[in-house]
Amino acid sequence: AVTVAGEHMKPNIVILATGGTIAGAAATETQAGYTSAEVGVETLIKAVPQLSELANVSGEQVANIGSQDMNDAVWLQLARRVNDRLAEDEVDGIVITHGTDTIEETAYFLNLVVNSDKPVVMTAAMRPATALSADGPLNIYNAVAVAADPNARGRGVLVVINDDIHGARGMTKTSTTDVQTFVSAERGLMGATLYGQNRYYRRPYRLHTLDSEFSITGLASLPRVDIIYISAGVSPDLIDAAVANGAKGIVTAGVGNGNMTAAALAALERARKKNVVVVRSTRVTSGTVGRNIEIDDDALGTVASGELNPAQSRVLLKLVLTKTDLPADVQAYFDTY
Ligand SMILES: NC(=O)C[C@H](N)C(=O)O
Repeated sequence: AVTVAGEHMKPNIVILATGGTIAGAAATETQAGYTSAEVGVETLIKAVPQLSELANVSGEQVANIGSQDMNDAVWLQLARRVNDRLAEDEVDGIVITHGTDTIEETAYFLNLVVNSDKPVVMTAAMRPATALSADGPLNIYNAVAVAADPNARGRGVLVVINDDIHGARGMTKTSTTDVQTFVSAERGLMGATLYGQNRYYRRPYRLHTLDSEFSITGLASLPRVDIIYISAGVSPDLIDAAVANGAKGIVTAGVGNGNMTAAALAALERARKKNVVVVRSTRVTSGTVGRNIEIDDDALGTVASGELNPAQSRVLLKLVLTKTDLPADVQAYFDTY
């Protein structure tokens, strides 16, 4: 093997690919319709030869799915690969390519169960790899630039997309099709990046990675948690059906400050009698859900999600349920993670 001068100095970054539009393909450069998760990790890496300026990059295909099909099994498999690869001394950081639809869920899940402070950087794209002005290649370049940066260590799982560096917690997709779709509404961006120039604005304000007490060691599955979307006149029997079908937790995407109809509240009381844990989140895109504001959480035994949206609340509740189902303890986790 020929050693290129300086190569041993460059960080070693592993790209774990899971699919998504970043690996998507269409028949032409200009059509709106496409299929996600069509191309493999080697093709993604070859599309960005400039990566060799930043790092020694290798790839591994963990899954190849549209992230709308992401599930507990792939989360557990992916988290195990991340932890195994980061345990290798020679691996300096991980980049994960993923779909945008559920990246906020996977990022937060990993943020809670990765046990390393080495950078874990997720990225994605809104346009398929074959599109005119595809956004994937630059996003991969930027993600590798952040993963290779020692200053990215200890900031929890990051999501680098469209020149922004998001913390895993609190970031969300806001546009179905715009390239600028991700927003960190309540606490702002973790940083920004421009062709390898990285700037960091803050550190995570909640426990993550090395400080997290959640672990996937020995976990074969995760408990079922269902999200119930609240609207005027929501059918309360959706809540009863979730309980009847084995949900151990329910997250409500409530109106306003986690509010809901009297009939939905009555259904949640029935769920509580069966010891199902209930977390009140909101369908509103910013702001927080606090305890005992219009709904008496103390009396009902419900938990307020704080800043976590319904999808991220579901992720946290799945992991919390591996530890406790006591509402006060669940609330403490929601106040700390
Ligand atoms: N832009 C995207 O990646 C959307 C795609 N459906 C996915 O999440 O896999």
